[in-house]
Amino acid sequence: MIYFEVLLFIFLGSYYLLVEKNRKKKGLQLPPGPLLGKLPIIGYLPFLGKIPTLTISKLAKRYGNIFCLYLGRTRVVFVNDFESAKEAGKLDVLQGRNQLELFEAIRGYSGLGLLEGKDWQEMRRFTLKCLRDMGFGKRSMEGMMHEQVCEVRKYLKRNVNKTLYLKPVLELAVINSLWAVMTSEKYDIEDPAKRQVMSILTEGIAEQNILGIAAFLPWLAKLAPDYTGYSKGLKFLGAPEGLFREVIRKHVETYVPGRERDFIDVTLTRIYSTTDPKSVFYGDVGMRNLHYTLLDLFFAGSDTLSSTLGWSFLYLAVDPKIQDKVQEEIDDIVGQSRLPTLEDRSKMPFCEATMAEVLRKSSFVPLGLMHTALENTEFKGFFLPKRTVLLFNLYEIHHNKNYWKDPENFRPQRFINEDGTFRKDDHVMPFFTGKRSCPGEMLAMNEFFLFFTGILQKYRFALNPVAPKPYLGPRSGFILCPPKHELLVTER
Ligand code: HEM
Repeated sequence: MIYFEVLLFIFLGSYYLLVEKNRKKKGLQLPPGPLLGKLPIIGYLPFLGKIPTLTISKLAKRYGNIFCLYLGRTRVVFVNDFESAKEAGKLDVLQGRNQLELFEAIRGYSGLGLLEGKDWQEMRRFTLKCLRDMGFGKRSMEGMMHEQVCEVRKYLKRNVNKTLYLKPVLELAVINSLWAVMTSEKYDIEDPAKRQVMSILTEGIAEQNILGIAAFLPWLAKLAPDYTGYSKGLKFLGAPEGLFREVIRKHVETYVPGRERDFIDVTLTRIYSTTDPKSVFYGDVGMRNLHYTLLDLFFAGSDTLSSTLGWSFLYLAVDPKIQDKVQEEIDDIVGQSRLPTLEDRSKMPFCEATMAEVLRKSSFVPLGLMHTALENTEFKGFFLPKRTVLLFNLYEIHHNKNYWKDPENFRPQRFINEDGTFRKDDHVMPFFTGKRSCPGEMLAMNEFFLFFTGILQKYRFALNPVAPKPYLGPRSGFILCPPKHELLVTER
């Protein structure tokens, strides 16, 4: 036995020396970064300021687009430019996830959003195929989305000439289209119990700081859980647990092989037929992965889309001339007698440009999700040791002055060619890019179009005349929900 241990020691030692030697031979170094970023225990955490994305952009001007600092004891590399983010998206080795202790406390590292390496590839391939087969993001979902657009319109009709905070209604409406495919369930958009779960999620998400103490100093967070946001983080992550257990339990009880009704049933078929113990679908591990993949889709699909719509109506309320142009295009192409359809989308360049501008300007997932390097690796001439965390400053990519010239202005015309057609610009990357980019992009853009045009076809939005003008600039947070400003709704 002792021989085996000695051999193992020699093997690992030689491997380490070889990697180190190669690194030195090539002269590769960690990316540069501020001295304060190397402080023991806390690293740069206390200096991130109120709006970390802005601090990070400032540091990028000083240390370059790729720079490194420690948050707590975690080494984090920030990527601030379009080209480097695009390159990182292509590399398998940079598609790991940061395994936060906060997650471990609640869910372990299961589910599409947290798995890594081969496990993640297996789960991602399966989920994408499954959703594609079920018409996810395609025309066949259009009917369900139309139904929900009509629900929102009915709600607005009952509340016309009032000021409303729209996000809670939009949340349940957008999740319903996704939920029909995933679980065959539908919620009443005014159901108080479901609204309560959603509001815990929304507030939790709004208050979660991706660069906070709960994420990077978990031992400290546990000592003062209320003060550091740890308790809120646990509450928010745990809120929808029961919801999913119940839905899966009902499916297991009523499952009939060969008669799969939705995503849950198709996954159960895969779990029941998996015999390889290393698979992410094997036995109890498979059930856990199903549970948390559902949860990831729920989290990722509800708040993002309702925020997109919330921001859209707010920007248009601030700029009525742009609202006029959007509505003129809807009237020209669709008219008033039928709902806008996905077929209309390519004929409506100004609406498309406005949607792109909403995603650029709001940048409401400002730092994307954390990635990690799965192995020691070289990236853009720098050395990234295994488990280095990477964060992509999407906010900076969307607001870089050299590229956008007037990034602070909401100006859809920047995406319109001289001949009036829509100009797609890859520098708008709200879904990130490459291998781990958002799997819900197609669904999200189709749903965004149908809700955006379907609602504006009949209603107009204006700022609440008796409330102060809302602050529309950058804030801190994992997802930047639109400010809680009530809009005045009128019928067209
Ligand atoms: C406008 C709406 C949306 C935006 C801006 C958005 C943005 C993002 C971003 C930035 C990521 C991180 C990618 C990375 O790891 O670098 C992500 C991941 C993800 N999104 Fe979305 N998303 C949206 C809508 C949706 C919808 C509707 C769904 C559900 C169908 C969804 C499901 C997911 C999932 C499951 C992941 C994790 C994927 C993985 O780890 O492999 N998203 N999204």
